[in-house]
Amino acid sequence: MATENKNLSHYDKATIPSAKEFRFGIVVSEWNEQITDALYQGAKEALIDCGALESNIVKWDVPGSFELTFGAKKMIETQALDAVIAIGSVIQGETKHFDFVCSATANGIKDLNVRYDVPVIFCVLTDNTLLQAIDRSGGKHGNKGTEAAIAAVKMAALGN
Ligand SMILES: Nc1c(NC[C@H](O)[C@H](O)[C@H](O)CO)[nH]c(=O)[nH]c1=O
Ligand SMILES: CC(=O)[C@@H](O)COP(=O)(O)O
Repeated sequence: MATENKNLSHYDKATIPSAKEFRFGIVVSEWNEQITDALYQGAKEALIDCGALESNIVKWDVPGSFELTFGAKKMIETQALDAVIAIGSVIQGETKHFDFVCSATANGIKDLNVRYDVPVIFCVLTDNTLLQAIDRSGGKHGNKGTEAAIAAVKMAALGN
């Protein structure tokens, strides 16, 4: 289902485990900060709404989405976390750089999920335009940060 037909911010708390006992890491890219900060706010609010303690949410900033993989890896190795959310916003420019950043970031985060026993949630918008990014970070399509937080809670509880 395309985002256009789904509200990214909708969730039913009755179907989500309590996040009270979990520690979360959120690594946030500074590129397109207007977007990534909105995604972060959505994620943090949803984690707390699901019972997470604010003191159990660790936030680190990295320069760009390409650095999310290293930042998440360092978080996993040093912070004793139950899940990590990697937040970025990649917007198409004039060149093929968009393709390489998106592909490397998606594959890097996928690799972390294979290498470590800590789920890393892919909350990286890959948009053609700024408007598409705005629509998905608290705009008309909701907030992918909220969606990522719910995924993080469910994955942290997996197998419990
Ligand atoms: N153009 C965007 C970038 N580019 C920067 C890279 O992510 C990386 O920081 C740089 O190549 C140095 O390694 N990053 C985004 O997150 N969003 C963009 O639109
Ligand atoms: C995703 C990018 O790296 C991109 O925004 C950079 O813009 P450009 O392709 O015009 O150099």
